[in-house]
Amino acid sequence: MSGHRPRSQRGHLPHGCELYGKSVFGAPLLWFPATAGEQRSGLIIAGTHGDENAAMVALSCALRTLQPEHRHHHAILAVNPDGCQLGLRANANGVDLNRNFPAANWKPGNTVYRWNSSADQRDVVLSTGEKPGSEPETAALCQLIHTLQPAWVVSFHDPLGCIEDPANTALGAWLAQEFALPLVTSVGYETPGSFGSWCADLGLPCITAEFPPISADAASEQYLDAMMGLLRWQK
Ligand SMILES: C[C@H](N)C(=O)N[C@H](CCC(=O)O)C(=O)O
Ligand SMILES: N[C@H](CCC[C@H](N)C(=O)O)C(=O)O
Ligand SMILES: [Zn+2]
Repeated sequence: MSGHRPRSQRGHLPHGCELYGKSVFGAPLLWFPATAGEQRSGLIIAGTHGDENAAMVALSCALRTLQPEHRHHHAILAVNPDGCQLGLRANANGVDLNRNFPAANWKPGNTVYRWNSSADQRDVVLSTGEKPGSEPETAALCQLIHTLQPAWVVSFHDPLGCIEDPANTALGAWLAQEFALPLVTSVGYETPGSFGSWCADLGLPCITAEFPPISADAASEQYLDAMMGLLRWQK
């Protein structure tokens, strides 16, 4: 297919990833710059919660499948590499990174999340960090965004199964269509200190794409075309 590398060549990520910082454990924080595009690029991120790996794998598969000359946007596969290594939602300090961004609504103390999709309440406790942006992973991502000045950010999570686009953008509508997920303006609960809150403070459009509970294997099939379409998306 046009713009696709043959499957035999998809075992490795394309060359040219760059370092934007180090995690608590000293793991490299890596990003893949856009390699095409006359217009301002967007940024696609995954793996803020290290236990949500379906989107990370699907985005990696898309980066490995799309010919680099079609990649119009920047990508980060793992915002939280220590959480990925440990199978944790939090980073290595026990901080939920999506409650640690230096947004005006950041709250000190603890936050709670749902053990899994079967749990009927949010009762697993994590920290929001010592202060807003206290964690190396959040601080480095904010710095990278200040440098790159992306036109928009799409932030992948799971398992809520929706596209959250508070600003009702053309990209949000496109994502809902291509990923066949319902379009909403809010995930339906408060997320103080979240990435989306910080973006809103900056006036940076942020769409949160929540995969449904799906395996990485199934996501690499079901969402590969949509993920590649996002990497090459143009207005
Ligand atoms: C089920 C999962 N562990 C979870 O916590 N789900 C949501 C949030 C998911 C996310 O942050 O992407 C929750 O109920 O808080
Ligand atoms: N399931 C995610 C939702 C994020 C919502 C988004 N609007 C943001 O601000 O990052 C969470 O609980 O962290
Ligand atoms: Zn998440």
